[in-house]
Amino acid sequence: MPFSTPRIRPVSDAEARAQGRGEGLGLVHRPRRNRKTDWARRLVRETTLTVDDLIWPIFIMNGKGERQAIASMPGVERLSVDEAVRAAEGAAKLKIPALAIFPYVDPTLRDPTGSEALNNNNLVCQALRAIKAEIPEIGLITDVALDPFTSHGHDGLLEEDGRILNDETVDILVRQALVQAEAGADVIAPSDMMDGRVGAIRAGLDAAGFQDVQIMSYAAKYASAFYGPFRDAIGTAKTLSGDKRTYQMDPGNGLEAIREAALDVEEGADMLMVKPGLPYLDIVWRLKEAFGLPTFAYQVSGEYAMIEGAIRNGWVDGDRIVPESLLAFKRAGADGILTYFAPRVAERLAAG
Ligand SMILES: NCc1[nH]cc(CCC(=O)O)c1CC(=O)O
Ligand SMILES: [Mg+2]
Repeated sequence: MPFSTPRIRPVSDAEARAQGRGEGLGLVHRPRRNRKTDWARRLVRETTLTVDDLIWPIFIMNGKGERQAIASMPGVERLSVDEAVRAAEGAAKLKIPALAIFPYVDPTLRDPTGSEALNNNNLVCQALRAIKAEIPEIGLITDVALDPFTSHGHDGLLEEDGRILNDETVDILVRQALVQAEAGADVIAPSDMMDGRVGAIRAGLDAAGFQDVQIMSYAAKYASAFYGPFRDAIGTAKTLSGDKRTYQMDPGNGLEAIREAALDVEEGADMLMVKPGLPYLDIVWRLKEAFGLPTFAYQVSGEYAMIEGAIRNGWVDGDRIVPESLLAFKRAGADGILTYFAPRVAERLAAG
């Protein structure tokens, strides 16, 4: 990925005429030449999107043969574990490299400390085992954070005064990561934004013999309104008390993203992630440039809802806008994108 281009010396009209370069503007440089035909455009294209760039986030739920629509994410459904296995099979056929799994936890199982996160037979673990058993070739990424499991919808332990406890939460997150690794997770993706969790999880995984389990750190995760539909999907929209601004990043900050990522790299992150996606492409670029680590971006639920809503209204051309939105991530230096459009795009890419 080149990050600089040589400067082009402009040739003046007078110079060009003096060189006998024809009439009119006498231009030496005509960038349009490289765009004149489809073959020329393909030949000079700097970035491409392939199926290898896609990670598909899926929502899972209890039951059998169940698929449940999510109102704010038209076209996305919660899937019972058996349906998730079929979805994984379809994704593997399309050569999508990996899935990211998010649970809709039965509200009766949620409590203030998110204890269900540590149940080694919870929904996430059931899905991991079922998919691993039938579709071993697809990568499985699991989210480490307590929000699907807590009655208050926060990613960590909530004090009465509204504080989210850091170190106490990290202890639980390490155990959550171990539960997931034991059930077959290939990649642990901490999305909680507690300080020090990457190092603690790495140490915990290594001590338990999971040296080969990767960590994809949500290194720069912003306190964003673009997560709204996701909170509908996992059922925390109504229960979330307050907001997540004391742990997720302030949307005004860019340098802080580099500091956050530097800590995660030092603590042992194998891959970095930026979230949300399109509104934060500057951050993707800066992290890729600063660390050169595999860098991912999450085209989050609100971005999906905006694009899909406009497609469904006939306001934009879905066949073109979706791949264009994903190509933009690649151009910004991303190695891959978590996107709800993954299967749709993979199908189109396969069709050629
Ligand atoms: N830790 C939870 C988590 N993991 C991924 C998302 C958002 C994904 C999306 O919006 O698609 C969130 C939401 C949040 O932090 O509230
Ligand atoms: Mg951090």
